[in-house]
Amino acid sequence: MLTLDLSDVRLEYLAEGAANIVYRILPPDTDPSTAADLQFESDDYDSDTPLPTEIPPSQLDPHLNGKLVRLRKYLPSATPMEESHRHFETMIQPLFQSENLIGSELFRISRYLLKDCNASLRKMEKNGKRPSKRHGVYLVENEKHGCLIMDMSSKFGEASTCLEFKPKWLVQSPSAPNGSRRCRTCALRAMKRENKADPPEKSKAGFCPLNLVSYDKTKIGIFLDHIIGPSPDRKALNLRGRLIDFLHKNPLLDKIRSLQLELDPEGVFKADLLSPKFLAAMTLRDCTLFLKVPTNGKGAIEARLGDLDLKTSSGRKSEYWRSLERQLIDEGWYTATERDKAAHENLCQLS
Ligand SMILES: O=P(O)(O)O[C@@H]1[C@@H](OP(=O)(O)O)[C@H](OP(=O)(O)O)[C@H](O)[C@H](OP(=O)(O)O)[C@H]1OP(=O)(O)O
Ligand SMILES: Nc1ncnc2c1ncn2[C@@H]1O[C@H](COP(=O)(O)OP(=O)(O)OP(=O)(O)O)[C@@H](O)[C@H]1O
Repeated sequence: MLTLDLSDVRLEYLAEGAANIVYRILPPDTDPSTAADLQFESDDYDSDTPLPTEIPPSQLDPHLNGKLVRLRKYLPSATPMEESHRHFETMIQPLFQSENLIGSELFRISRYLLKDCNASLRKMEKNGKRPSKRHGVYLVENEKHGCLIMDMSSKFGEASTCLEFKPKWLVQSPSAPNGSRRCRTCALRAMKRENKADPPEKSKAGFCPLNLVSYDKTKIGIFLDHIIGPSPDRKALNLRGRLIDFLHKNPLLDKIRSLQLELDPEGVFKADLLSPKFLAAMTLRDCTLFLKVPTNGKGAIEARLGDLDLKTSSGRKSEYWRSLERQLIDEGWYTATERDKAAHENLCQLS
């Protein structure tokens, strides 16, 4: 296992999901006292001596280049990083080609660094820099490990665009009723939207994952418009066109769809919710696809899956999955009969 010395780097918050926080790795700050102590004055320089502001920051260990740090939050359903990583290596990695996965390495992390990150999160909450829906949940301070993951974000000056989305349920839930007019993802979204108090949120349309695996370029285009928005200029149109061609031909999404079906053919009421197969299906229903598209119009698009975390039945997850499915069925969200009259809005590819 990698023993990373993170005492000599800074972590900069990049983004977070429900269960993890992702950080950029920066070189250590140049000590401001050094410049002050030396009392540099520009007149003292000859033309070959760089000014302090022009001195490049100290370099990162080459092993950290192009990597991010991913750390686990404290949640009842979250598993220790080491266990989650072992599950990734044994259950998930063998299912895909390595070029389609976000590489991930485990490293030992100090409690001191975790405490430091938590203090920064609290500060970010005060100054409005942390999304409000994530407030109040922090990193597990007695976690022994973090993960070093491949950075898929576009960096300044890099000629590529990065997109990410969760493909979610690429095949209908096996326990959805006959005559369903919404897939599992669209049914859950319709239900969540109805329960939201905020009107703008209500009007937000979402994507139907079945469009993504429809082999129909027009439907893939509809899907993409939800992810990248309408294409206002030629450059964006070109990107849209390239992505449609790529997604239309790419076998990765088809692979995820087949695995979701194969690993959970019976659905939450009949499956053994503790079985590794069912839990792997739930992992594949919640992973993220990252796409890196070179903006020069040439070069291959990179497609990698991330957030392939071990799902467990702890933290009352089994109850959550079953009761959610029961609610989607009983309240008519699958059949679009949730109101007195059949709803004709927010339907999906199924209807
Ligand atoms: O229940 P779903 O399908 O809404 O998925 C949950 C996700 O919601 P989403 O619809 O993707 O916005 C949810 O994502 P967000 O909180 O919306 O970022 C989590 O990924 C959750 O998994 P976990 O509790 O972190 O293990 C996900 O829960 P699981 O069902 O995968 O356990
Ligand atoms: N390899 C990566 N490269 C670039 N950005 C990343 C990478 N992995 C994660 N991110 C960013 O960090 C965010 C949160 O990461 P991640 O999906 O791992 O969190 P999570 O808590 O596991 O998500 P979920 O809410 O699905 O449980 C992502 O949505 C993405 O914006």
